Amino acid sequence: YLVGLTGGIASGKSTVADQLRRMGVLVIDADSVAKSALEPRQPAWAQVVREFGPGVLLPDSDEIDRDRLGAIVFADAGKRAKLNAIVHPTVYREIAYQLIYHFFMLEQVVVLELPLLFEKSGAGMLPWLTEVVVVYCRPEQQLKRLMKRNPQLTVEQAKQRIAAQLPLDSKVTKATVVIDNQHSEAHSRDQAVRLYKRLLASRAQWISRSLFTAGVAVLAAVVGLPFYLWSARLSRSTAL
Ligand SMILES: CC(C)(COP(=O)(O)OP(=O)(O)OC[C@H]1O[C@@H](n2cnc3c(N)ncnc32)[C@H](O)[C@@H]1O)[C@@H](O)C(=O)NCCC(=O)NCCS
Ligand SMILES: Nc1ncnc2c1ncn2[C@@H]1O[C@H](COP(=O)(O)OP(=O)(O)OP(=O)(O)O)[C@@H](O)[C@H]1O
Repeated sequence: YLVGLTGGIASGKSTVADQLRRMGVLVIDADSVAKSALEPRQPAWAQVVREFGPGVLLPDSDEIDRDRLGAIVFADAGKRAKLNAIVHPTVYREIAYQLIYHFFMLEQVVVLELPLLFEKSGAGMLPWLTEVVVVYCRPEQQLKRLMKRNPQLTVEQAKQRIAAQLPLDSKVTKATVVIDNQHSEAHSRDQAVRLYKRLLASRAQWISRSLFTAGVAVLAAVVGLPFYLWSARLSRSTAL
């Protein structure tokens, strides 16, 4: 079971992801994968420094100045496309490796927290998802929460970050589950608990279907094998 968890910037994806993690759900976070890809001397890091110049590094450090790079790319769609073209292939390859690993480890529910699930770069994941969860809050709340979490942003910059994604209202229309995060975090946690129960129920159904299929296969073998041996002997004796 692969569940996509998305929303708009600062709509509350990570808050809900943490609530699910605390219930024991395995969550892969695309933002963290993207962060690792930009660690010093990673191939994507080297490409970013080449593309945007050493001015995107923190003073006296090899670390990327994320605020500075963010200010550049969220103000300019062309530059953002260049950063995406560098980082996204690595991110989606790493996510694919992690998903394959968890598939072979027989992990039955994996949540993929992916901000850009409905945008061009993430849409390739959609056919693989059993559920698409969108975390929603109103646009004015989104702006307020974003500015509170990232106080270094001006209103203009915060609006640019929001505008870099599809509007949250349009994402909601494509969801199979909406988590309404307009109220308290506790209110959202209740919905996360309901989602968790829904996923467990689906998992139980998946397990019972597998057991049923295995049972039918064993029964077919038990009934079919003697019949096959009997008919094989019969055809041999007829040939003689
Ligand atoms: C520009 C960067 C350095 C800014 O870093 P910063 O620490 O300020 O933000 P952070 O990475 O925590 O992202 C916060 C949120 O911004 C939004 N966001 C990030 N990158 C993008 C993007 N390319 N396009 C639209 N929205 C984006 C997402 O909602 C994300 O959850 C960073 O966001 C980045 O490397 N972005 C490119 C990789 C990417 O697309 N990541 C998103 C998931 S694949
Ligand atoms: N129900 C809520 N009430 C008040 N504040 C909230 C609520 N839910 C989340 N927040 C706050 O809003 C901010 C954004 O939340 P969060 O980081 O979960 O969003 P996100 O969708 O993961 O953002 P991003 O796209 O930037 O990764 C955080 O500071 C968080 O503490």
